[in-house]
Amino acid sequence: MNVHTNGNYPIAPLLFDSESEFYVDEPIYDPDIHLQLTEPEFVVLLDSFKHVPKAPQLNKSASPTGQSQLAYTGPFRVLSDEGYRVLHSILQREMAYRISDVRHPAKIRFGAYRSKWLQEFNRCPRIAEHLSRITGDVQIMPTTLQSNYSHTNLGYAGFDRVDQFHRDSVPYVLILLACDMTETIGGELQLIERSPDEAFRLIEQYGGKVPKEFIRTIDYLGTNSCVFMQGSQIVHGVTNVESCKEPRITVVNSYMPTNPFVDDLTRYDTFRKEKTAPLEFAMHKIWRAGAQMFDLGSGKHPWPTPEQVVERLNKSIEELEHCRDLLLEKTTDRIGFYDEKTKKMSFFETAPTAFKVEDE
Ligand SMILES: O=C(O)CCC(=O)C(=O)O
Ligand SMILES: [Fe+2]
Repeated sequence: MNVHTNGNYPIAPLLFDSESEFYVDEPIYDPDIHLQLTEPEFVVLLDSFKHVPKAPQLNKSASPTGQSQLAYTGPFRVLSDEGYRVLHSILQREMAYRISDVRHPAKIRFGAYRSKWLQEFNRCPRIAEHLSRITGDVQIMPTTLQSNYSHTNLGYAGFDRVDQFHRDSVPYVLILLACDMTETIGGELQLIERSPDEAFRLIEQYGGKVPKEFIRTIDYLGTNSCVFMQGSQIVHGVTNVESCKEPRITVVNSYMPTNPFVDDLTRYDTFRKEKTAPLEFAMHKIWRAGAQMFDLGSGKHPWPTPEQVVERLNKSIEELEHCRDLLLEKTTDRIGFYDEKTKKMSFFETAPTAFKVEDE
């Protein structure tokens, strides 16, 4: 029985939170007006971190486990000037919702519980198509974790690292630079072009101060430019802002493969202290198990043996059992991050707290 990718299975529905204020005074998301999709000038492949003008266009994932060949892209654009203007005005409003946690001194999450525009921007099929073409081998769709829609990192001068060294808890991310960094010192997005194990070994060996020769600094083209990366496969972090004219702001939209049979790289542990996590993560696993069963139930594979049918059924059952055990904390999928203050790997043990304005 061939494994089918599943572009047809519907995306999980949007969630609404009665405790969140939902703002209705926003422009309506219009991809004809708000998008201006351009191509990156180069992409970097996971295979030896080779730079190529374009990822080879393959008809299936380059990796047997279903991950893409793509490590990260050069800078390109997703939003038009008008789209950026709308995003920027939403972000101004969202500043009232800044929070902090052990990994980030300042960030904004849950924006898509307050904004229709952010919902549509994250779920826009034109963007997902564009990014899928850039990978050359994997079809992607928005993450099921709505709290991750347009996760926003904020970097203020004099604070700790904007983000500690980590691997992402979602498979793919689109990162958009939503500020002017021309007069900023620091706040660099740094990747370690090594396997994740090797990268964390280097980070521990050097206490977080990894020598330049191992680091690749991502050069955003400027305000409103983006990079797309398989952040689950590459260890990366953002240095502290030493000085700046305006805070560093990056908006991160998350994606996952449409193929529900690919190894699942979406993590529960990172989000488990947030009130949205149990339902969002269950919806994620329900989506995967559902899409897997939909494939078997589609009638496209005559005639599997009983063992083949049971193998497929077991895959969906295991997916749900794993979800149950994660939610009950009988097991964990934690990956953690390197905390430069304590000089060791650290995990999310507490919920985020409100950002203290006097810290700014
Ligand atoms: O802010 C950036 O440049 C990268 C952020 C990041 O790695 C993340 O939010 O996971
Ligand atoms: Fe990241």
